[in-house]
Amino acid sequence: MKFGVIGAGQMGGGIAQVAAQSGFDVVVHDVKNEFLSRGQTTIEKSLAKLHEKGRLTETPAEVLGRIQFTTDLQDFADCDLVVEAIVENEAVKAQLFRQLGEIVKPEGILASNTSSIPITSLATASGRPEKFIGMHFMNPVPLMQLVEVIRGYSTSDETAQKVTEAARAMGKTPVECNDYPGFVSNRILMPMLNEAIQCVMEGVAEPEAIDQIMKLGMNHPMGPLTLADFIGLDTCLAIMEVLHQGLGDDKYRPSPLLRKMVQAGLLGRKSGRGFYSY
Ligand SMILES: CC(=O)CC(=O)SCCNC(=O)CCNC(=O)[C@H](O)C(C)(C)COP(=O)(O)OP(=O)(O)OC[C@H]1O[C@@H](n2cnc3c(N)ncnc32)[C@H](O)[C@@H]1OP(=O)(O)O
Ligand SMILES: NC(=O)C1=CN([C@@H]2O[C@H](COP(=O)(O)OP(=O)(O)OC[C@H]3O[C@@H](n4cnc5c(N)ncnc54)[C@H](OP(=O)(O)O)[C@@H]3O)[C@@H](O)[C@H]2O)C=CC1
Repeated sequence: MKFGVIGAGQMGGGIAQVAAQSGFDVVVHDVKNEFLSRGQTTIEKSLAKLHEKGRLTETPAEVLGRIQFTTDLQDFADCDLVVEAIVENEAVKAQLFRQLGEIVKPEGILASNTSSIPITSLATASGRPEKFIGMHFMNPVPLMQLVEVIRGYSTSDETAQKVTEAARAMGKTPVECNDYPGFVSNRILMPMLNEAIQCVMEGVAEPEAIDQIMKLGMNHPMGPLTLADFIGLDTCLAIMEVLHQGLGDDKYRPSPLLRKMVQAGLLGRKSGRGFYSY
């Protein structure tokens, strides 16, 4: 199986790593070499950590040896499965899928790791809707069990089956759901994070207290503000916009504080500052 990943950010890097750990030959694309090197460094650190803990059967070098880094989309022509993990923006993703639909061999499957954007509309842009699907990994990919599998309107049974098999081969547990804004994971998770941000804005409690209450009181592994910083506040805002627009209900309105922080460039862990400093 030749496995393609577009985007070498936190999700793309993680997906590429786990695919390579499973023995697939992987090609990863990003728009600039500096983003590819950043992605490679993150993968190297994660592999070293897993190796240290005895959770890797091979050496990190052997796993890395199966990953090719490229800025040329033509390198995806012979991929059997390509997973896109670029910015959470429908127009940008649709444009990429128009290109991939032309480049990747006709029998290749195209998948999006989108958190919320309609799979059916990205499938239309790709020009091969039967061979298109949502393959939604969770962050951090090397540690999280779930892959949410989202069928678009025209996704074929064969495509769903192949992607489910690929997820299992990667050691993940695939769970299927239908194509509604935010699917299941972010329809439920993101309003909770948005509400935590609203609590900060209204002065209900300090961020540390909100996180502690949810960790100690609900046994969540991370508090909601730590998790929002971890996901990326820009991504959280993009998801809330999709929920608000797609479901047409003001209960999904993004918190004005979330919007303001993104405008200020406070994106969480990836920019060095969000609700906390890193
Ligand atoms: C937005 C979307 O569309 C969908 C999403 O993904 S939403 C986000 C979903 N993810 C979550 O909700 C994550 C919630 N957090 C957790 O489950 C846990 O905090 C966690 C699994 C991330 C970490 O586990 P933890 O028990 O808190 O332990 P922690 O000590 O932080 O980390 C465990 C170990 O894994 C290591 N680790 C963390 N990330 C790693 C990675 N990417 N690769 C390898 N090792 C990693 C840590 O370094 C740590 O190692 P040590 O034990 O040597 O210190
Ligand atoms: N963060 C999370 O917890 C999760 C995110 N997701 C989804 O995964 C996707 C990626 O998110 P995440 O990894 O966090 O984001 P990041 O910002 O970490 O990474 C996105 C990467 O894609 C690159 N990119 C942007 N535009 C393009 C383009 N036109 N062509 C190729 N590459 C491009 C970015 O480059 P640049 O640096 O220039 O922007 C960056 O390297 C999003 O759809 C998100 O919703 C899904 C599950 C969890």
